[in-house]
Amino acid sequence: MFTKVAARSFSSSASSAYKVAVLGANGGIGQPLSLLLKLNHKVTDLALYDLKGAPGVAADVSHIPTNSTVSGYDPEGLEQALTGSDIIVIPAGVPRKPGMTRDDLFNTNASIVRDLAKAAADYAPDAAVCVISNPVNSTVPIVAEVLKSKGTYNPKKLFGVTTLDVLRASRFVSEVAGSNPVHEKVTVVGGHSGITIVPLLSQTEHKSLDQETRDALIHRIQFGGDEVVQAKNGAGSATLSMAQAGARFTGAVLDGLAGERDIVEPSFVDSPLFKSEGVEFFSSKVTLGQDGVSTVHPLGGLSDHEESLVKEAKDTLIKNIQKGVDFVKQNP
Ligand SMILES: NC(=O)C1=CN([C@@H]2O[C@H](COP(=O)(O)OP(=O)(O)OC[C@H]3O[C@@H](n4cnc5c(N)ncnc54)[C@H](O)[C@@H]3O)[C@@H](O)[C@H]2O)C=CC1
Ligand SMILES: O=C([O-])CC(=O)C(=O)O
Repeated sequence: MFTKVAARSFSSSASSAYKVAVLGANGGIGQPLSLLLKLNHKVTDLALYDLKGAPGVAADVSHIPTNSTVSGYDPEGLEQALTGSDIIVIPAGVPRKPGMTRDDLFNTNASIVRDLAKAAADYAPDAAVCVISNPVNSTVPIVAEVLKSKGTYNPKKLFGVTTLDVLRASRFVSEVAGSNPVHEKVTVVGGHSGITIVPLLSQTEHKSLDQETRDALIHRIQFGGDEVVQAKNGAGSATLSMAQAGARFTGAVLDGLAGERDIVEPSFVDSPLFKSEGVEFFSSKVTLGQDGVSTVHPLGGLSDHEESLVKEAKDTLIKNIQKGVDFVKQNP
């Protein structure tokens, strides 16, 4: 643990000084994510928590000369890590090995996320919670159920981080189109695993791809995580690209909290879009504001093919979401 200096005093207004806590900060995602958050000037207080090793990560990134203090916490410091947090980012949990699905991580990660959600409710009940730990389609409902049971659930402040699907979509589309990925904006909706990931190519300039190219591209976006898992060959899953995705999404939530306008990112949230069909959470574009989600955007026009992909995604999501809800009911 490190002595903090009064970081907030450096900032001229409260709306540009924020505490962000990273839970799982010593992991493959946690370390580079902490680095990238240290580079975000809105973050004035960075609290890094892990079962072990977070003080070392904190000491390391704390030497970067940006206007924030960094503190590292072992388990006995969880309360201190969380207290006063504006955003809690959760990449704690085990990653996949080749041959596993994200759902295979459920048995291990469900209880990790449940327990961290309990601590979040106790020590930072107003914080926005960004869940990276897989399976996101189930861990987000787990957090929601825990917060509901604690009376602190704010549906506008719970996010499943699906930004990596958006990054991959930009990159993979650009490889097919021979374009600059920086300018490729693809909305990805649904959830964060396999067929629940639905990129809306019909809303891009690439709506006229031949069917074979289109299907291969969609499949690559849906199963991009597998490419990394296989290439790492037992050493885990995406960490560096995920850190970039997590930093971008956390940055967007911060921008919204700070009152910036037109901050829009897709995220897996408590969504009105398909609730009448039993889908409690769904990823679509959301506008981020001072209180978290300010607008959940509808999907917009879909091709017939995308309609069928969304339908399949919804069927799987209903089961994934229910699994998370049941877990908390059975293992409170
Ligand atoms: N949402 C997304 O797009 C993505 C999600 N992931 C998921 O992120 C999670 C983390 O992945 P990696 O960083 O590669 O794994 P990792 O194993 O490298 O790191 C996980 C970290 O969590 C820590 N941890 C475990 N239990 C904890 C607890 N109770 N409290 C605090 N820290 C705890 C571990 O000590 C470790 O440092 C995995 O579940 C993975 O599937 C990975 C890539 C993309
Ligand atoms: O594939 C995994 O297990 C990790 C992940 O969620 C991703 O890379 O999208």
